[in-house]
Amino acid sequence: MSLEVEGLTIEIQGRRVVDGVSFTVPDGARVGLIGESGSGKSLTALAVLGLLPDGASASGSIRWNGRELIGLSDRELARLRGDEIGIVFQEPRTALNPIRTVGRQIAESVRIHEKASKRDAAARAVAEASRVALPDPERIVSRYPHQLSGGQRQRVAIAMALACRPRLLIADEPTTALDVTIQADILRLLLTLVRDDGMSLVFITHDLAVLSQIATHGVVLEDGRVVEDAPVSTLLTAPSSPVTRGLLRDATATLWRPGPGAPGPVGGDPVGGAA
Ligand SMILES: Nc1ncnc2c1ncn2[C@@H]1O[C@H](COP(=O)(O)OP(=O)(O)OP(=O)(O)O)[C@@H](O)[C@H]1O
Repeated sequence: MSLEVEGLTIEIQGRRVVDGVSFTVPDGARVGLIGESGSGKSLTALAVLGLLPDGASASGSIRWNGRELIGLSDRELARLRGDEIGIVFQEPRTALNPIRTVGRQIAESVRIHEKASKRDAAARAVAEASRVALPDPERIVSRYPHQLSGGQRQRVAIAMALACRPRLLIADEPTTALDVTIQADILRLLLTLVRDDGMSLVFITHDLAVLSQIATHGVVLEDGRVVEDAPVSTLLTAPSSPVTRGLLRDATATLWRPGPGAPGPVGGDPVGGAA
């Protein structure tokens, strides 16, 4: 199942904020959307999900598995999000309901996708919590979001996004709000889950070092336009645009803690040994 974005243009109140963006995510590929703040990364991802803010309009083409998504009804888009496309946002706190246990929230994601009984869904919630390596999954499911650490909350959000076993995961700066030491753990978890399931990934970041650890291909945006579209190894070693060269200078090579099987710093093997 591939994602093909062609000439995507997004206007908000007459202002063109995404301008003719095209890129492809082949089945099972891991593609990064990268650029400075305001370059149009999030809006591009939201357009794929049918979640553009009020007052925004999209034109061009977004094909998922050959099916045109622009113009689909809200109902069809909601079904697609529950069944085929998962999303993880930057701030897990906003993705989680503060007054529901995390187990119940994961169970609800299971039930959106499968017609499981409440009891089966509760059991699946424990399995899903274990899949994202939450400690003591049997007990953690009865906790509330505020009782978890930021990294644990993001693991819950990932469990919810993946409960429907999507074929495409869109992750919008999923590690940016976390402590640096936790960022690497969450990236490794995502990479492992995506690879194990053979999912396609669209990963949004402003950090080329982060991108190099999880994606094999990068689409560089500036002011709503694609300025470079290349394998990550090319972006790291022979960037062709000034924007990419700037991102390379800013890349936080120090993010990575050395250790057995740990991914290397910028310039190393793009996927490292992060499984
Ligand atoms: N709801 C909105 N109303 C008006 N303008 C918006 C809205 N959302 C985004 N924009 C504008 O659209 C442009 C692209 O925004 P977008 O959020 O896609 O950028 P981004 O690359 O994801 O940035 P960031 O890394 O800061 O999230 C920006 O100029 C932004 O100000």
